[in-house]
Amino acid sequence: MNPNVKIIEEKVLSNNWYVLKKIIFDYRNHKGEWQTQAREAYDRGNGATILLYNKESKTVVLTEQFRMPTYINGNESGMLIEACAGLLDKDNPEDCIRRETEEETGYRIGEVKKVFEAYMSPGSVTEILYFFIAAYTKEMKVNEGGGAEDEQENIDVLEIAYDKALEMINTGEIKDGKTIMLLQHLRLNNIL
Ligand SMILES: Nc1nc2c(ncn2[C@@H]2O[C@H](COP(=O)(O)OP(=O)(O)O[C@H]3O[C@H](CO)[C@@H](O)[C@H](O)[C@@H]3O)[C@@H](O)[C@H]2O)c(=O)[nH]1
Ligand SMILES: [Mg+2]
Repeated sequence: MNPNVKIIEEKVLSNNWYVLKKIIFDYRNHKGEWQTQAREAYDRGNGATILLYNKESKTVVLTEQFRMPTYINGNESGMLIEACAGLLDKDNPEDCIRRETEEETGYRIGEVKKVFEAYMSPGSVTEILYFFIAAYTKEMKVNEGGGAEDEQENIDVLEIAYDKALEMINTGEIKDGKTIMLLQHLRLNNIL
């Protein structure tokens, strides 16, 4: 609890797929003065993401899918290359990411390692994202991946040389925050 914050009212502006709220609150600033403020917050739950890597082949597994919000904001094709990720539903982050990895990439992974967690858009979106990495091998491939059919996900699975993926950040071919963070994490920690 923050003694400098008093929530006065929460209005639901939209409750269609996820929930958009307007929150009116009093905030005590550095001078000790109370100010009334309003902020909108979009609650789409929390999520988990994972980067699969192979030390022998020096490759990583990524996904590519159409992302409408990027399409209406400068991404010409709307296609985005991303680390595998999913919303938590009622699962804990580790169970979620195992299920999501199998569904989206087709790999049934062994040990996963949580590396950090982060708010990805703290001025407007409530979501906290849990970040994982895991080693993968060809033998772990149990299906084609592609995402849940009933959710119309249409995900392509990409296996890319790690150095090439890093280069794709520089060229702008990889433009997704969580993916950039995970790719850099592997190099910063001398994992690949
Ligand atoms: N009908 C409908 N479906 C939606 C809507 N918004 C999302 N969906 C569907 O809900 C499903 C969510 O799939 P997940 O794999 O669980 O989540 P994600 O979209 O990949 O999200 C992951 O990445 C995000 C972006 O980095 C993260 O924000 C999120 O936490 C998660 O990790 C997808 O099939 C998506 O199309 C909507 O407004 N309407
Ligand atoms: Mg997903």
